[in-house]
Amino acid sequence: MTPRRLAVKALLHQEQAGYANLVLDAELKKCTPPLEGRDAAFAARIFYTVLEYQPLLDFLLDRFSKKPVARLDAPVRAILRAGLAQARFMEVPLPAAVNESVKLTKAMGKTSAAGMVNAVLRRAAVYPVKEKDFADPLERLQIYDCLSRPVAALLYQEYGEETFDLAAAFRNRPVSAVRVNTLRTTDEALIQALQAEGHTVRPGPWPHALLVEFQGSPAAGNSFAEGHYHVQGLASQFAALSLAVRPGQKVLDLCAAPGGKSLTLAEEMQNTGELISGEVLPGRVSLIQKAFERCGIRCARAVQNDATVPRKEWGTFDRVLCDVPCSGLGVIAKKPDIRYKDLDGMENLCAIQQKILQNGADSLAENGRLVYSTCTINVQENQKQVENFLCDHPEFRVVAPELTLPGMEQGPFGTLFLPHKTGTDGFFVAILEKLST
Ligand SMILES: C[S@@+](CC[C@H](N)C(=O)[O-])C[C@H]1O[C@@H](n2cnc3c(N)ncnc32)[C@H](O)[C@@H]1O
Repeated sequence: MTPRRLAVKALLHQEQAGYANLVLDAELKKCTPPLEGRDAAFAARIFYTVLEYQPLLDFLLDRFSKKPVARLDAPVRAILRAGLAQARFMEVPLPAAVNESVKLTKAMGKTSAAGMVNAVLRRAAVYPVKEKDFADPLERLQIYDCLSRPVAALLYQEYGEETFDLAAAFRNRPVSAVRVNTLRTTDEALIQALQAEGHTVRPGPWPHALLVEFQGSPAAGNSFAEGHYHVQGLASQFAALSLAVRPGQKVLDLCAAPGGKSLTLAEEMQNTGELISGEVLPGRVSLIQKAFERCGIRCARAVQNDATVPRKEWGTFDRVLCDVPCSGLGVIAKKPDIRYKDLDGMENLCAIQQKILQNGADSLAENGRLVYSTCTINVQENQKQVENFLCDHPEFRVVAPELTLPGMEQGPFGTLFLPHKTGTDGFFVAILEKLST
């Protein structure tokens, strides 16, 4: 199996729906003999580049294909998309991208389409397209910036012309950040260990945060296996650190899987006190447990729990984190599927978020601190949620964060991270303190 053929197989599989990472993993696992590291990485790059640019690829292919792309034979469509993605967005030389696509067309039993694949790819690969070609902003966001109509409309309604900068930032993955496990190592020792493993490391904006350019998978190295760090973006670290936990406190993390923020909290608590890390999906509770085991966390327990339902028997907590499920519009750069969300069920999602916030607030002790956070930039799920909550809860107030990051925007209802301004994931963090009555 060649990497190009595997990528096309995964694209065909993806057309039947499914999460992109799971689809790709399934195809890689089915492959015998398995693809070697570099070949697997090349297949993955083709697959994700097509997903990321599909509306623009189809727009270009439609200009030169007699039949609309949507009506082409599925394997031919996938080969065209993969070939064009290589030529336009992966710096594969045009002759190689075209010749390999033609070979693949024949190998997949579609010989009669080989001439068409050759001709269409050669022309589509060099056709000049610019954002200014799209006069209508929503059309530009849909085709040039590759967002679904609902995502484009929602962002344009909330951010206007700034949406184009946002969309451009969705093309750049933020630099990887890691959180040093201070229970096991120090910043200096981890920097040396990661460098010895071949990665490029520099200090982050605050203690125990490092910025890393990984060579290969982080999980393959000893430092990771021995629990000396976990991968956690800066905005996500900011959310966990905003809770300002102290050793010995009683802390509740209501939506904890896969466990990144719980790890940071337990480390800040110096493995003392009590941390309950809840998660509604049983399969994801085990992810938290594994993370705790790897990092030597003993002060925390992972439990299956629905955060919308009160758990009076747990009593009250000094700190509560509500890192609620959300539309994920801040992490499009990492998860291309989110570009194409239909955003159905937004009302229901907002209702769940409000219930979790309410439940978290009920579990908070007087003078305690609660953090409400999301990885979206949708005002409805962020500032509006906090505003609605405050209307019914005069005993709470929003407090300014102790940490800062260049570009973050502090508003009356919380802190917003916009990727084109902060270079991080899009994120929202509101710190709420409960006053004594
Ligand atoms: C944004 S993620 C949490 C990320 C996590 N805090 C971290 O830093 O690794 C939201 C999580 O909430 C879970 N979730 C969704 N609905 C929930 C509910 N009603 N109760 C508890 N967890 C829920 C999701 O399955 C998902 O794992």
